[in-house]
Amino acid sequence: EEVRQYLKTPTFDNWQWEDAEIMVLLQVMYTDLDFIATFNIESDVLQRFLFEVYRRYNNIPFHNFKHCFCVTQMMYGLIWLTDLRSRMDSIDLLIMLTSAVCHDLDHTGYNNAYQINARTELALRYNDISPLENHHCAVAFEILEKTESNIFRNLSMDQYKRIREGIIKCILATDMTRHNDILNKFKSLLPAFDFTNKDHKDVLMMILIKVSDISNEARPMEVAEPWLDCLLQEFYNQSDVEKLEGLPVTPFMDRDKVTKPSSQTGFIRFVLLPLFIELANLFPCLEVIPVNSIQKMEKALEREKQNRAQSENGAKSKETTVGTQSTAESHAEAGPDTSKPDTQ
Ligand SMILES: Nc1nc2c(ncn2[C@@H]2O[C@@H]3COP(=O)(O)O[C@H]3[C@H]2O)c(=O)[nH]1
Ligand SMILES: [Zn+2]
Repeated sequence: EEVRQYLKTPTFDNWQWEDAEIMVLLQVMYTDLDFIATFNIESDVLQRFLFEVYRRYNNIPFHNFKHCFCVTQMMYGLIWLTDLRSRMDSIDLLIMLTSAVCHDLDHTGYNNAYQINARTELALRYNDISPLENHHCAVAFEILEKTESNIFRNLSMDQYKRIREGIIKCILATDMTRHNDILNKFKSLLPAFDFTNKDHKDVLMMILIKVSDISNEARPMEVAEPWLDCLLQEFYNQSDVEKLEGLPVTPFMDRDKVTKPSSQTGFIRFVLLPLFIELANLFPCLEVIPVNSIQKMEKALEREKQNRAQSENGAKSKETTVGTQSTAESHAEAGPDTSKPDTQ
């Protein structure tokens, strides 16, 4: 019972749990949101589904099954924290939770820029248009196509159609090249946000999965820190391969340019905080926990950065600043960069 309550909070620590336990925690989320009862999901089908999901996350530093869990758990926490159950249909909540579960399926550890530059199978298949996100989503529906792992198998055709449309929208929204577009759309709706308007709800659902996806830094420091190491490990690995293969090197992944604090402060300031702040405009209760802890984290990182800059020579600290800027811009795709896919 204690864990059940703790699971509803954004301070939950994923590092304490084995994958088998995480699978049980995911089942608890489906149960406690009443999805099992409302949508008549059989427990063996849910288990099969989660096992297939588990199998199709790769053993890579960051975009692995534990990341899937963290994103899902943050989504779950946000649903409780903002009392979303009183404002949205349970089918919308089912879409959001399941999208989070599936949102990085079969991620290979190399981002879209790499897929496109290296002309991988995925880039060819999806014509350079969000190759990864399209793939994550396609794998999700591959799993759901099998009766034994189709948690939606007892729903009507219409309900299934609505869920499929919703999941596709949510997963495709996690492509960071669309970050500014989605955030601006949300901002424009905020003054007259209407929970009964489907278009408004769609944008909110996209924002919620995006927030959950990049929310590591909204967690307590001891939970967030190791995630940053995992992310940088994956980034460095990609840039090493890019160098080896003679491909353009993604600047915010270059181990010669990026350090832990430089990567983080830019990301928090220009990507994470603005997103959280807009969401907190709609749900003022969010100001208390996540926004505060992000600000705390940012201050700590800023201090660390300054310490480093002081102890290193001037040239090195200049390099760090460059890293900060490029991180924020690349992640948020802030500039009018038309070379990046920006569709759907
Ligand atoms: N620097 C930094 N980038 C992050 C962090 N969390 C998520 N991201 C980036 O945001 C992206 C979200 O989509 P992806 O999972 O493709 O890849 C993720 C990372 O590139 C973080 O804590 N720090
Ligand atoms: Zn993700």
